[in-house]
Amino acid sequence: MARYYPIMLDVSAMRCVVIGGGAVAERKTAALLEAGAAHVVVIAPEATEGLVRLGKEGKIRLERRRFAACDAAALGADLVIAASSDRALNRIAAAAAKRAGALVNVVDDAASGSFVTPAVVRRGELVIAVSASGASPALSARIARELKQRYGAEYERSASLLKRLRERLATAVPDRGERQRLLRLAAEEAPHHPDAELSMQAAVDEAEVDRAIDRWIERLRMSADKPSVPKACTAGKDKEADGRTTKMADSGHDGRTIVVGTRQSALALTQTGQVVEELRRLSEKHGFNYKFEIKKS
Ligand SMILES: C[C@@]1(CC(=O)O)c2cc3[nH]c(cc4nc(cc5[nH]c(cc(n2)[C@H]1CCC(=O)O)[C@@](C)(CC(=O)O)[C@@H]5CCC(=O)O)C(CC(=O)O)=C4CCC(=O)O)c(CCC(=O)O)c3CC(=O)O
Ligand SMILES: NC(=O)C1=CN([C@@H]2O[C@H](COP(=O)(O)OP(=O)(O)OC[C@H]3O[C@@H](n4cnc5c(N)ncnc54)[C@H](O)[C@@H]3O)[C@@H](O)[C@H]2O)C=CC1
Repeated sequence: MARYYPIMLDVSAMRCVVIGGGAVAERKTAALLEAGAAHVVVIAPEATEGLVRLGKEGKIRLERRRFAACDAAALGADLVIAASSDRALNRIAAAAAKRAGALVNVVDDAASGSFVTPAVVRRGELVIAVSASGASPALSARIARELKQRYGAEYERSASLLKRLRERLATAVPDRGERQRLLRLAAEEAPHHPDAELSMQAAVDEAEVDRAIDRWIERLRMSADKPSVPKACTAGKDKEADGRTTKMADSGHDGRTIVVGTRQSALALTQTGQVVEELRRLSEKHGFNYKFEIKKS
């Protein structure tokens, strides 16, 4: 079994040919379209309803015919998926397409091709791919299903927020080392980016989004530089410059309150005190300065 080198392929401009029109061909075709492939030809005498629909919608070109060994259609392709039920044909087609320089996937004999298709979880620009190198496709599928639960739809937003932050940092912070430190810190927060999330939801124009990103950068810098110094301790110094920090300095916290509920027994109260102390320590370490409130039942 091959040791595979994983890559992310831009198929948008590639000429893709899928041989076969069954359930497997349909799944591989759908994955190509999902990845933005704009030139997909499917060749098969029989095709699933799904493929016929894609043909009618103009998303693929469906050629209802048998694929002949060394078919010219595959020889001009950049990427070929041999997904017919004819094992011998798949191998011959793969060999010819490989010689002609195409990337080739063979669904019933991975070794005849040059790549295998992993199980995939898409969250916008975040793409998680799982492969067991052909050892157990069912295991790849199971792990992808688990990752789908772990990394929910909120990660799509995380990826796009981090992209914006990264673009902004490229000009705002010339030092590469510092930029990397801030980006790693920001990625740790995913999928919760407190400042960025809140400000951007309310933002009405691009300039406002940029200001939200700048506030985020400011907070990341503070956490990176002085992990043990909470924001409010320094906020008084730049009262003029930033209305938001002034508010923090005045109220002694950054406007957010964490409410901790507890019963009133001596043990519960002692433990609640310990939890609050730990939360306070951690939040200060990461540059937040929350107010804590204990609610007794
Ligand atoms: C080598 C590879 C070549 C390639 O296709 O690229 C290949 C080959 C074969 N698959 C077979 C069987 C099954 N394939 C699936 C499912 C998927 N197969 C996929 C990929 C791959 N399959 C490549 C390696 C992937 C890796 O690296 O891990 C997935 C991940 C991606 C996709 O296809 O989109 C997709 C899951 C999508 C999802 O749900 O997320 C299931 C599960 C099911 O159907 O529920 C079964 C039945 C259970 C089982 O066998 O495990 C057979 C025997 C056929 C027969 O018996 O006739 C072969 C041929 C052989 O093993 O030689
Ligand atoms: N890699 C994978 O994930 C999996 C691979 N397989 C393998 O994939 C193959 C296809 O599976 P299914 O789609 O379920 O089969 P299927 O029987 O539903 O479809 C086969 C397709 O191949 C076409 N075909 C046959 N001869 C052809 C030719 N000369 N030219 C063009 N098309 C031709 C048929 O018209 C049909 O559309 C099987 O060999 C199976 O062992 C099966 C399950 C998963």
